[in-house]
Amino acid sequence: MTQRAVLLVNLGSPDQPDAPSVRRYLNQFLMDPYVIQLPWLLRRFIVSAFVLPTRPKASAEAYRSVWTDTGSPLIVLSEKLHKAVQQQVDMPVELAMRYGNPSIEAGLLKLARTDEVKEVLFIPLYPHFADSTVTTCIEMAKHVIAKHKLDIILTVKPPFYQEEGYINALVEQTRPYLMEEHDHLLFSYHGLPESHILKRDPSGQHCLKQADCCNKPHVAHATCYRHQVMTTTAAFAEKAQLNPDNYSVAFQSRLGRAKWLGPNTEDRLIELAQNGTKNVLVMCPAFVTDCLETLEEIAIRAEEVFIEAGGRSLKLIPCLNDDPVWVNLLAQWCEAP
Ligand SMILES: C=CC1=C(C)c2cc3[nH]c(cc4nc(cc5[nH]c(cc1n2)c(C)c5CCC(=O)O)C(CCC(=O)O)=C4C)c(C)c3C=C
Ligand SMILES: [Fe+2]
Ligand SMILES: [Fe+2]
Repeated sequence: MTQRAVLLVNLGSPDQPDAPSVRRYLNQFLMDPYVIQLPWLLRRFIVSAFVLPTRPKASAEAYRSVWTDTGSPLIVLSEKLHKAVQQQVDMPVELAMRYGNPSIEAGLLKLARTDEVKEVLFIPLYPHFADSTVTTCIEMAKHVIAKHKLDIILTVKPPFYQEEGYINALVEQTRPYLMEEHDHLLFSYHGLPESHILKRDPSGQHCLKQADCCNKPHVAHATCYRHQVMTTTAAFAEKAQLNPDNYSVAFQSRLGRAKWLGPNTEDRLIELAQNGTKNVLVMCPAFVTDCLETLEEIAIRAEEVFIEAGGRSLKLIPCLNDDPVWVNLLAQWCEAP
């Protein structure tokens, strides 16, 4: 007698690492009003005039450099995670992507067609809140439920950036790498335009108004990506007993001309190399599965930048992927009352 089912949701990838597939994917991704937060006409113009003519070819090449025999790393690793969680729990678990395949619509329809399912626990696989990741996939799920008049209750797992179990999983998974010789640990989080954070500050007076805003308790932190990544970093540093001089935070994957959160990961790596740091470890806790942004942007491109600036080695610490401690935590969430 199944009452609850679970939908794990990640970002998604192109179907193939070629320019036409990447163009379709980027068009769906960047025309999402939660990602490029501009009026439709302006968004359409920017995406069509500045992104789609050149980026698909370059991005397809980047995807090809990390593509596996069974597909995009993000999809393959999410499927492995899905399978591992399904083996631990006695309820249906499906996997969906916000962009590309398998879609949220397909996942919800599959679960809702199982007669006994009354509730879908919707787990966005993002530790930190952002409209461009969390809100957009929840809104898509609500849209699908309304469109098909599905008779299910949607329960959403909130961002888990400071949950003890999540920090514990990160520390356990990272520990063997931290024991290797290194001079610095860089936390590289996916970046966000500052405007996305300012727009969500209900007071309009707190976020990004002073350098240490993220350390002062405030109602805005419920939706402040910067506060949430700083909290993950501080909790990780405390649990892993990091020396404050040996780690720092930066933001990667900047796109376009708007002002994004800083410092930028590549700039920070150059600064570290120029200050004499030789061996750097990089971890990317905004992602729960490895993907283009970790395997290509950090492990290939950022490594080149670091070495060119005088560094000796850059090692990427893998994301949680299907780590057993993380799988157990997800299974606990599935079964929580
Ligand atoms: C305005 C643009 C973007 C925002 C805002 C943004 C936020 C954001 N993205 C992730 C996670 C991922 N992004 C990935 C790829 C990617 N991101 C953008 C743009 C924005 N992201 C683009 C154009 C791309 C495509 C790749 C490229 O052409 O360079 C990925 C990897 C996907 C994969 O297939 O591997 C992830 C994961 C987060 C967590 C986030 C906000 C916090
Ligand atoms: Fe992104
Ligand atoms: Fe803040």
